[in-house]
Amino acid sequence: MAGLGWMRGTSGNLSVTLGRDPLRLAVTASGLDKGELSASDVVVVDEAGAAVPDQPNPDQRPSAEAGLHARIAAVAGAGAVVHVHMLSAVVAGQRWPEGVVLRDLEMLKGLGRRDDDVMTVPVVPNSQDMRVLGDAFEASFDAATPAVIVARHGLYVWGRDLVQARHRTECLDWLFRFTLAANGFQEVVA
Ligand SMILES: CSC[C@@H](O)[C@@H](O)C(=O)COP(=O)(O)O
Ligand SMILES: [Zn+2]
Repeated sequence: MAGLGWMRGTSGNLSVTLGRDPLRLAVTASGLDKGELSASDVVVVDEAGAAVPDQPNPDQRPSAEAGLHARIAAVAGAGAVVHVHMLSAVVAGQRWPEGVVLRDLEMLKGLGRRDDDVMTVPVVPNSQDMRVLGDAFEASFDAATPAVIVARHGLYVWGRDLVQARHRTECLDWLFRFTLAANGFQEVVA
């Protein structure tokens, strides 16, 4: 995903759900180049996204967005969450702030939909407060839509595991790019 330009600079973050009772996630450490992660660049967090005691690497801080990962894991039952700064998602969210409508495309099957379905990816306002962002996500949540766009920021996608979350992220990029191009925003897909 870094190689596709979706994690430029130190942007983006990833998590895997380790347990649900109590909720525990392995989340990427903050401020790192996500294209150069090693096995020690992971922090275990609780349901609020706070690091739990006795970390293997106590110098690492969890992702600034760990609280939203935990909220998505709790509400959506996600096994893994991917956050990327994907240009097509952010431009689509800017163009359609009420939600990005994806319809009648074979690639929708990559998100567990039928090719003739209509899927609206919600757009929520950006916030630096993960509780505010989490509340906005939860208000927009639809169990059949495993993604949310954070306006002028990026995209969150989830799945049963990281591979499914990545596949869904790849399909969404194609769907956003197609939808933008079909509506005259050719430059985004150039
Ligand atoms: C280019 S900085 C972007 C960050 O502010 C944030 O949005 C992000 O995606 C990465 O934060 P991180 O704390 O490294 O997980
Ligand atoms: Zn981000």
